[in-house]
Amino acid sequence: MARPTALNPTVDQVTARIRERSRQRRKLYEAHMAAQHQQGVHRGELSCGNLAHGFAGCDHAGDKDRLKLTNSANLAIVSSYNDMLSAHRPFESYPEIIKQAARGMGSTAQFAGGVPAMCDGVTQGMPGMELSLFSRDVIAMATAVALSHNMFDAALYLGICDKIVPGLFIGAARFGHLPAIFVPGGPMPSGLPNDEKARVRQLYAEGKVGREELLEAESRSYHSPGTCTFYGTANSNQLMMEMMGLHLPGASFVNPGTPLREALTRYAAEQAIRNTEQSGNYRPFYQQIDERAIVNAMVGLLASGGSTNHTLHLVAMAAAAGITIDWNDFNDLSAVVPSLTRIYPNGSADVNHFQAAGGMSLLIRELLDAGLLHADIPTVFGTDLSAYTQEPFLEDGKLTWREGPKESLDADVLRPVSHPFAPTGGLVVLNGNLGRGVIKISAVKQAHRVVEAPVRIFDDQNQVKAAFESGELDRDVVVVVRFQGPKANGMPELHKLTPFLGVLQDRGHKVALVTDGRMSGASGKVPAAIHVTPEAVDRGPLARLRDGDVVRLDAERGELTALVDTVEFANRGSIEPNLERYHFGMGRELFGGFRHLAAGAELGAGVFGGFEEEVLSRELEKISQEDQ
Ligand SMILES: O=C(O)[C@H](O)[C@@H](O)[C@H](O)[C@H](O)COP(=O)(O)O
Ligand code: SF4
Repeated sequence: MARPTALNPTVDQVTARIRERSRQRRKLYEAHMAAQHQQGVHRGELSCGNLAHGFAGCDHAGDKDRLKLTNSANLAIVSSYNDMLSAHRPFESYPEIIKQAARGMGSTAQFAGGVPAMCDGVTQGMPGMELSLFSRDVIAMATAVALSHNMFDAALYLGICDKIVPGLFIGAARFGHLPAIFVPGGPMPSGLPNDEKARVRQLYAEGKVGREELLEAESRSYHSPGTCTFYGTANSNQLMMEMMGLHLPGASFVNPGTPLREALTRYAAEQAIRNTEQSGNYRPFYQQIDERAIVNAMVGLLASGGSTNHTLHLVAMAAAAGITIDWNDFNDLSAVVPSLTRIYPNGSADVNHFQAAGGMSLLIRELLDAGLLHADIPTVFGTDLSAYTQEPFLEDGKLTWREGPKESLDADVLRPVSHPFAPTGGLVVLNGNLGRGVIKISAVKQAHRVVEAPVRIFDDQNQVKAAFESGELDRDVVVVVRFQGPKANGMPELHKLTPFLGVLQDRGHKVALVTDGRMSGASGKVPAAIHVTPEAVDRGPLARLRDGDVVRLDAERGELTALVDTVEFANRGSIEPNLERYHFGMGRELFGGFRHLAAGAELGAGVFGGFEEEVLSRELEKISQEDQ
């Protein structure tokens, strides 16, 4: 792992190289968005028939009259509400709040469309999890379907969890001519502490407690509407949106069902209208989000020990906005961005504790003051990011903002740059003869960051439980679960393995996981080399491993190595298992096209390709011919 030395590129240098690397595709992206803006909102161009359809369903007389006008703004609501995700449950009431707020501004809002949302907690360890990663791109497509009515002057995106915000972001980027505000719902109040929940799970894995006790602990941990309180992918999404200026300041972690939360939702609708062209302060997504915002999101993720899933999602999100980032960017930023928070699984606190300790306003203040964030980015708030050292509050029932705390209220949860938990960030990129992968070190104790042991190979995560229960894994072991990449079976999270591997670690064994699959943002203490690419089904080196080979995972040096004779390893054939069991049932037969199209992990594992890449190659071809 790169160390914070003078040799490491600074945040500005990484930003500059991303800008240079992206120059051509970003230019094309901006041209595409400007052209979409020129075509204008259909409301002005729709033939009467189209327009009539566009508001036929509108049962509010005033709205119908305003929709005929193009000088009043019409907001699109794109929502991921459903009853399956506790985090998205609060969104049920938001559209009406937004519509009323729009009317109050002499404008309108229409529910443009819903997007699907999967709860990874419900599908964890089940076949449904194999649709999870692909659901990100389904959500992006569903966002496009909603906005393709082209009746809108701005859009509000209602989403929180894992693949939902990334999918909405990709959709928003492709409709980048529209001003966008992301509207969060906030975390549920704290319940059973996350580390106590994890302890009961390990007891259950060892057969020391029964299902009743396990369900009691889980139900006390996840107990009401709102986002789960661990710092997984969902809460990493919130932090990143705020770091990019796509949330209102301090909107991320205000609890649902509170007057402040409702006031923030209302204000988001009003602010979206203020950001439209009609308001004279046109602030479209594509002029707001460039490499600086993307780097801000990376810095925030690294400083907070955020979800490893974003080494996939952020790559796909950036690509949708014409920006190319890679894992070396994460690795170099991680070398110069200190770890400033300890939120489960990186500690025992949860996001409510983080909020109470100073929350986003203090984290952003610390990173801005240290020159680790780009302050000069346009935000949905109408300011640059420096305004995000403020926090929202109600004064006589009216929403306003004030400067947040300048000192942490709990140094066990949130610290200043001058006294970080660690001098580097929470992620490390791994290289070696098994390919490239990532590991979240912020959740792994120092003593467990280097593991060298014989491998025990599985082609299916459910085989690990049986091996654990037979006692076969009760030793130093590197558990390899392969054929879990996007082309194999949709790249599921293998978080269900955590209790078993955690028990082995607690028994004093050296244990690690190596997989071309994913882990949850909530996965923690066991060192896991994940997203290994090229994936096994693509004849990646994992397919040439054999039981008993010794593998060394060294998170300190950023290495993942099979200690096998080079020539022998190169001459081995690749295992080619029958993966059909993954391709039918629970709708997986509908995603064969996605498995076929999926890019590699370091390219974001998406199915859309490089967006402008195709046009870019033709353009570059034309340029080179003209030069000849
Ligand atoms: O990336 C993530 O953060 C996870 O996908 C998370 O959203 C998922 O729901 C976890 O599985 C929940 O954690 P538990 O399974 O430990 O409850
Ligand atoms: S954080 Fe995970 S478990 Fe909680 S609601 Fe979101 S997807 Fe479901």
